[in-house]
Amino acid sequence: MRYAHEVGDVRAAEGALMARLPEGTLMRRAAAGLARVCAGLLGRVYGADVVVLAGSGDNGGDALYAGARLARRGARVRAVAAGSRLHQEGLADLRAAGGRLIDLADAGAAVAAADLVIDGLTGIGGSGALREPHATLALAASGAGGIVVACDVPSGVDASSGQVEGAAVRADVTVTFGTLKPGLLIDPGASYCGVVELVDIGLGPYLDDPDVVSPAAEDVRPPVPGPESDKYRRGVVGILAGGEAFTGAAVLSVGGAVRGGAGMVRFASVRPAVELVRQRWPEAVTTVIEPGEKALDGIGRVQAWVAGPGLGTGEDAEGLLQAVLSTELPVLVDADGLTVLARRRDLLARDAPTLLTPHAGELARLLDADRGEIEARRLEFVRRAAAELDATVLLKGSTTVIAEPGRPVRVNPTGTSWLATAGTGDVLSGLTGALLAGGLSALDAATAGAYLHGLAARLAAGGASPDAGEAPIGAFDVITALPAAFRTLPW
Ligand SMILES: NC(=O)C1=CN([C@@H]2O[C@H](COP(=O)(O)OP(=O)(O)OC[C@H]3O[C@@H](n4cnc5c(N)ncnc54)[C@H](OP(=O)(O)O)[C@@H]3O)[C@@H](O)[C@H]2O)[C@@H](O)CC1
Ligand SMILES: Nc1ncnc2c1ncn2[C@@H]1O[C@H](COP(=O)(O)OP(=O)(O)O)[C@@H](O)[C@H]1O
Ligand SMILES: [K+]
Repeated sequence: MRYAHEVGDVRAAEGALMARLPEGTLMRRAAAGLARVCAGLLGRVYGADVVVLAGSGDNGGDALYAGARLARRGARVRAVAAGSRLHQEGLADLRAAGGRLIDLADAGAAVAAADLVIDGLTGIGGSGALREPHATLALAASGAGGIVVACDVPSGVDASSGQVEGAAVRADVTVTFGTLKPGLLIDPGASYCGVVELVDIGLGPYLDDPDVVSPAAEDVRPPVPGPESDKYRRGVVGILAGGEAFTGAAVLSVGGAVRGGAGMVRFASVRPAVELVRQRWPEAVTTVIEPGEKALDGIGRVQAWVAGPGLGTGEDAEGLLQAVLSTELPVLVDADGLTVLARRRDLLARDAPTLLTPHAGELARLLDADRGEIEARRLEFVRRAAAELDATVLLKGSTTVIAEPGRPVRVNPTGTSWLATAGTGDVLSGLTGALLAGGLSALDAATAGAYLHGLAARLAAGGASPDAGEAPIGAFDVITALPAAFRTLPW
C-alpha cells in the first residue's frame, strides 16, 4: 500500500518534526534526496547543463539547494527566479557552489537546451491556476528536450486534490518528500508526475492515518478456493442485466463474473438477453423474466447481486432493482441501475452493503452535480458521494477512486486509457460482483475488481511481448485477459 496525506496533515507533521530539529534540517534532507535522484537520472553530473526554476517559497529553496549540490559535483547550474522574491539562503548556497542566476528573458532558451530541468516553482503551497511568469515557465519546462524533475509536486498541480486549473509542469520524475500527496495519485494531476520517487525526511512518526491509499498487488486478495470448496461455498453471484434494448452489456457482465472466480453465475433477464448469454456463457444458470414481472422469485440463492448493466430505466427495471435492493445481500449497482437510483435514492436505505460503480456522468446525475467538475475533482466528489449516499462508491474514469464513509479513499494504480471503450464497465461490474459473492467486503471487492480489471486491460493492450507496443482493445479482450491478470498476484 502506498500512503498519501493532504497538505494540512503534511504541514502539521512538518511543524512537529521541525520543532525537534535544528533550523533548515528538513530542507537540507529534501534537497539532498532531490539532488541524489537528479544525479542518478543524469548518470554523469560533471559537465551536465542544469536549469533550476525557482519560485519564491520553500519549494524554490529545495530546488536551489539541490542545484547547489549538483554544481558542487561539476554541473553547470543556472537558476531562473519566477517573481521578485527568492529563497535567499538557497540562492547563496547555489552561488557559493558556482551556480548563477539568469534573466527571465533567457529562461526559454536555457530550459530548451538543458540536460535536466528542476521545477521548483510551487509545491504544496501552490494554489489555483499558475500565474505569470510561472505559467509560461511551466509550459517551457513541459516542452523541454531534457529530463524534467518536479520538486515535491509538479507546479500547477493541486497537491491535495490533483486538480489542474491552468498550465502545469509535465515531469518525467516527481521527487516528493515525507509522504505522497493525493494529487500525485489522482488524475488529472497524476498524469503530470511521471515516475514518483518518495524521499524519506523523517516525517513518518508525525503523520496521522493517510487520507488516500494506493494498493499494491499484495493488497489485492481475491478469495482462493480450498480443498473444501464447492461451487456454492465459492460464492454465487446473481446478475440482473440486459433488456429488450441492450443485450451486450449482460453478456459482458456475466463474462466478468465467470472469469472473476464466481462459483456460479445466476443470470436473470428478459428472453433475448437470456438467449444471448446462454450462447456465449453456457456456464451461467439463467432465468427468464417475463415483461411486467417485478419480482425475482424462483431464481435460487445467491450471495451477492449485480444490478443494472443494460437493464433499462423504465418501470420494470425500477421494480426489479427495488426487489434486489430489498434483500439483505450485498448489491452492486451499475449503469442503468444508477440512473434509476438518481430518481429513487430512497432505495439506498438498507442495512446490507451497497456498492455503486458510476462513471462521472452517472455520478453527476446521482448527486445533481456537474460532470466536468467531478472529473476535475474526483477525490472530493467520490467522498461526497459515499457520505451522501451512505454506500461504497467506485468512481470510474482516468483514475478509478473508491470511497467508503470513514475510510481512506483508495486509488486504483492499474488501468490504461485503452479501457475507454464501450462495455468495459460492464465487465468490471460482473468481476467485482463475483468478488463480493466470494465474501470480500464492498471496499475490498471494489479494490480488487478495479485492480484486476485495469491490469487485464494493460495486458490485453500490451500483448504477450513487452517490446510489442500497444493496440486498441475491446471489452471482450479484457475478459479474456483476466486469468493472466489474476496470475500476476502473489496469492
Ligand atoms: N512541508 C514539509 O514537510 C516540507 C516542505 N518542504 C518544501 O516546501 C514546500 C512548500 O513551501 P511553501 O509553503 O513555501 O510553498 P511553495 O510550494 O513553495 O509555494 C509558495 C509560493 O508559491 C506562490 N504561489 C502559490 N500559488 C501560486 C500560483 N498559482 N501561481 C504562482 N505562484 C503561486 C506563492 O506566492 P504568493 O501567493 O505568496 O504570492 C508562494 O510564494 C514543499 O512543497 C516542499 O518542496 C521541504 O523543504 C521540507 C519539508
Ligand atoms: N481515460 C481513461 N483511462 C483509464 N480508464 C478509463 C478511462 N476512461 C474510462 N476508463 C475505464 O473504462 C471503463 C469504462 O466503464 P463505463 O464508462 O462504465 O463504460 P460502459 O458503460 O460502456 O461499460 C471503466 O473501468 C473506467 O474506469
Ligand atoms: K514543483
